[in-house]
Amino acid sequence: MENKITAILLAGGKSQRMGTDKGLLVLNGKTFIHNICDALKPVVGSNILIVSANKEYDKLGFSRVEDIIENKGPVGGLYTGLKESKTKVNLVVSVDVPFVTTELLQWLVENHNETDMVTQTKIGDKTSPLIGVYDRSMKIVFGEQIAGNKLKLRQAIEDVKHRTLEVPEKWSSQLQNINTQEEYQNLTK
Ligand SMILES: Nc1nc2c(ncn2[C@@H]2O[C@H](COP(=O)(O)OP(=O)(O)OP(=O)(O)O)[C@@H](O)[C@H]2O)c(=O)[nH]1
Repeated sequence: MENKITAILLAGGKSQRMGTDKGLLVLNGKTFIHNICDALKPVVGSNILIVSANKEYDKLGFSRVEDIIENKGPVGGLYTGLKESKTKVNLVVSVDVPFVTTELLQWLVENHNETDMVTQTKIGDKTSPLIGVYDRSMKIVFGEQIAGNKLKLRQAIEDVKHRTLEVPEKWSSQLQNINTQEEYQNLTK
């Protein structure tokens, strides 16, 4: 499996709500990005591609690439990651979900059907397109979106053959996003 999947870890963006780079926040003695890389390793080995301009992330020892086109949000990060990827199947994770586990990521990959362009997750009515599996050919769709300055990821997924997986209740807290100082302070209390 190792050589067949690339993990694309989205770690760029403005982080306006948090005010600092979310990947470098610390939880249980490890940065968010370190926690997520540890969860990814049993699934993809060392084939982790971090999409970010932050050189601090090089210390983790994985590949890092900067957005080809800046300031396009997650669609821009996905476009760069998929352009850089050498595999058809790509496991995408955002850097703001520090509780994600190998178990959930493995389940997600196993439930991806290679005839689908995207498999995303959801809990109740809320979809989480940034915890998903993307076919490399989605780079074409995202390239067109960027060219047209239409940056709505959820809409792009609706327009292609996709699958939405309901995350089992026992794992629902793993999709918790940490986006603000208040959310972060609550974790460390
Ligand atoms: N590479 C890359 N990643 C991005 C970009 N924008 C957002 N992300 C990542 O996508 C995920 C979701 O990002 P958001 O929370 O929507 O945006 P953000 O910039 O992190 O934060 P806000 O400015 O507070 O909205 C996070 O993991 C970000 O690191 C971008 O332009 N490039």
